[in-house]
Amino acid sequence: MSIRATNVTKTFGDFVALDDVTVDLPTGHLTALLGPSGGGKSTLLRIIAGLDTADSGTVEIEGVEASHLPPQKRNVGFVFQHYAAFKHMSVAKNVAFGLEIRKRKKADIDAKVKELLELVHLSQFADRMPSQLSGGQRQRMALARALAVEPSVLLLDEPFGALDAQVRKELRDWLRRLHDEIPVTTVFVTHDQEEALEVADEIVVINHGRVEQVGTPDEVYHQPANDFVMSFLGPTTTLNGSAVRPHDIDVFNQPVAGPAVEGTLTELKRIGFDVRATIDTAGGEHVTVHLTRTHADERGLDVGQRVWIVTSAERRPVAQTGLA
Ligand SMILES: Nc1ncnc2c1ncn2[C@@H]1O[C@H](COP(=O)(O)OP(=O)(O)OP(=O)(O)O)[C@@H](O)[C@H]1O
Repeated sequence: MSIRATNVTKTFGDFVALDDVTVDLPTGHLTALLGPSGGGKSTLLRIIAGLDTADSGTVEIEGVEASHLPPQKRNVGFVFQHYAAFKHMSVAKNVAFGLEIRKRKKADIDAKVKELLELVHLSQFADRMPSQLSGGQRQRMALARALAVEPSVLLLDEPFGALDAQVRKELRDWLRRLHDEIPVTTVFVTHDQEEALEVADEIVVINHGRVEQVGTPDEVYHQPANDFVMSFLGPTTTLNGSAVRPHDIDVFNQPVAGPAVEGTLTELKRIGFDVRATIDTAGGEHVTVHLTRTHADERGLDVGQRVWIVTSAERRPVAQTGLA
């Protein structure tokens, strides 16, 4: 295991920011720390980085007990939301900085900077000043600078948080590809579910200073450990008193075999290719169902109809028509 935080507790006055947190973040993976604002994600990242100290508990990095090491001895690279570039230095000089203070040979530095700028697709901007870059380009420069000293761990705190949605999405895809190319153990903080689900190999869901679940995107989405994870990771609706994903429910306009719930289709909204149906059940629940347009058309749904709904797990063939 590359990064292991064990029984980490951190308080600010009376406030418990991290409450006995234990996580193992595997070598070579891209791990997201995901959770609502104020949950403790950044505090955990800062403790791993050595920018903050835990009240109790330990941090191990690559098998080395790091709890008392200063940040520069932990062999970690960081990138923050608002990256502080050296404004008076060119992009290439910014990337070279960490190598220069380590007194590497000029030829080695030049070769490394060239390689990194290619990797982050900024070769043509090597001589520009940071102020002449877009926000997304600046964050890529920040990543190149963090990678220059070949850290064993890369820590990213909402690295794309300050960028607009489109650039964010591009950088997210780019980070995934970059990580596939050079699989440095990477931990990034995000409060954006979609970002975590799309980019990460593994997700640590953190809320109120506690780890709610650790798992692959599929696991946390499809097998949430509790109601909090279920509702934080995606849309939910209540059926028979339990939370379910709206796209895990099917709707039929005639009775079906098995444990179906009968109700009335009260609303049918078409949003692009998605169809959102609302069904009022006899038990008084308002169940939301998400279907694709094709699926909804196949089912022949209309507002006002009697319908029968089942969750995917219980889905049975329709009694009369044999539709699955
Ligand atoms: N230096 C500090 N002094 C006092 N309270 C702090 C300090 N740093 C963090 N906190 C508190 O600890 C809690 C956790 O903060 P943290 O930044 O770790 O949350 P987060 O999950 O990263 O949220 P966000 O996404 O908003 O950054 C918050 O309630 C915050 O106000």
